[in-house]
Amino acid sequence: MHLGLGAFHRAHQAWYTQLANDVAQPGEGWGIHSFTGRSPALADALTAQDCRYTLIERASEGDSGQIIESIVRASDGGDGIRWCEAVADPAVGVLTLTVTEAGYCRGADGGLDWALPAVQADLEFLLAPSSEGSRDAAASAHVGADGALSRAAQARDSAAIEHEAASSKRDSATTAPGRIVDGLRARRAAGSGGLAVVSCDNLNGNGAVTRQVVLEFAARLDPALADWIDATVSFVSTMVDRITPATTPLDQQTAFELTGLADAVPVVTEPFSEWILSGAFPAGRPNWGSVGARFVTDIEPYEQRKLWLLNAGHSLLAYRGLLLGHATIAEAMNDASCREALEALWAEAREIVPFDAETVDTALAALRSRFTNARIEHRLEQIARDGALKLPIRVADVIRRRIAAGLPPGSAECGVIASWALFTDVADARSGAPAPSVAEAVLATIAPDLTAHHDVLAQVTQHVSSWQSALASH
Ligand SMILES: NC(=O)c1ccc[n+]([C@@H]2O[C@H](COP(=O)([O-])OP(=O)(O)OC[C@H]3O[C@@H](n4cnc5c(N)ncnc54)[C@H](O)[C@@H]3O)[C@@H](O)[C@H]2O)c1
Ligand SMILES: O=P(O)(O)OC[C@@H](O)[C@@H](O)[C@H](O)[C@H](O)CO
Repeated sequence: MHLGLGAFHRAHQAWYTQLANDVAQPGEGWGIHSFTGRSPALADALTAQDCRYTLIERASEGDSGQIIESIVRASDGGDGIRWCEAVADPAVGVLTLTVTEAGYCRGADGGLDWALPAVQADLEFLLAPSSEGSRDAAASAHVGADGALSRAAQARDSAAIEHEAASSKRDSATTAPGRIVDGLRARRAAGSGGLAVVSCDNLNGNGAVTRQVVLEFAARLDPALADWIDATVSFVSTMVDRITPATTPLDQQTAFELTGLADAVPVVTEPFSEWILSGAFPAGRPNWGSVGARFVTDIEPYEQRKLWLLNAGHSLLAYRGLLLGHATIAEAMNDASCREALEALWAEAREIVPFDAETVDTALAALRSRFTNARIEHRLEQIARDGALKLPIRVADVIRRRIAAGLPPGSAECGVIASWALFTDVADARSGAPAPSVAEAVLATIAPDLTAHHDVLAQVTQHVSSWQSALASH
């Protein structure tokens, strides 16, 4: 199963599963039941074409197309009954996630943010007796195979609909932690045993993060459920990499030219891909290792390499590039000032990236070529979203590590924080508010612990001031 059916899931996890199926023995392949996160639109569009879609691999030299068939069912994540039936199905061994950084609903301390209204609303919804009743019925109906759907529908017609009418008409939890806990409650009731929850979002320690928010949510709902999850469910950490921009209408035409099949929802991605995983799979998994995925004991160095070189580089190009009037990564890479700032950022990051010089050189050479692939139109606006959640991981962590290693904080890293302040207009930065107070305000948002660090504050102030002068003279 998957939660967060979008472009990346289809270019990465579904593609690896397709490749693994292609080399599996007959009868040993896996199918994915994929759920959207927020809107049913993509599930509907995929269902209308039997869940098959075209993956367009876009190299700088040209495109190639492949039909992907590993997604066998696509559903609306807002269909709580279907969701719980699926999680409770003993045939399901893996639940992958791509729900974005914001989807984990974390607060400043890294744990679940109970101040978020959606988290509170999910708890209230799942505490309602009718919600549990309907989901247990759905789960046992599923295990009983014959007539499963009609029994689930009956349960929904009675308990769940009664609850909906009485409350907010919702049919499911809406947050990822709420949905996962809802599904696991049904799985426990069905006696289906453990499974692996596999986060594929750009967070470090994404397995541990998922585990924490899920257990915190479950403990408030039902401490015995939290104990069961803790003992039974595994939370796998992954480093995922494949640049996958949002698809444009022109890509439909390209898909048709490549395959001869009409596809309303193709996906475009780069040729490069990487998947590193760490953790247990109590209920089995596709043989992703046979097609290039790697399983390691310690994933942290791989996450750091990717987040501090690729993702931090993307954020630098996004904010600097947008402030300078660029629209895509490749356009920003054509701007000498962006290139120079990027190389400075990489020079700072490589001093603490835990790999030997040759490995880092290879990674950086690949990134230069990947970022300059002008045929991949990766919009800076897409990358710029949710900076307050991304920069602490991609940039502030590097500054902290550098300081801990006795190095200066890193001017280029501080420059990314300053450009984000101008981009989002923290503390009226663009109206010319004093640079030191803008620097204090942006650090208080991104990395409160660094506000007291004199060198960091000075560097961010200096960058804010230069941006203010540059933008004023335009
Ligand atoms: N696109 C890439 O290049 C790439 C590469 C590596 C990792 N990722 C990870 O995958 C995530 C999704 O990227 P994408 O390109 O598939 O985006 P997308 O917009 O195509 O799909 C995002 C999916 O996540 C769901 N979603 C969004 N916000 C959510 C929330 N708050 N709670 C639950 N679900 C939510 C959406 O409904 C959708 O199903 C990224 O945020 C990142 O963490 C993306
Ligand atoms: O997906 P996000 O929003 O976390 O970050 C935007 C990009 O930096 C990211 O999607 C990269 O393209 C990706 O991480 C490459 O593997």
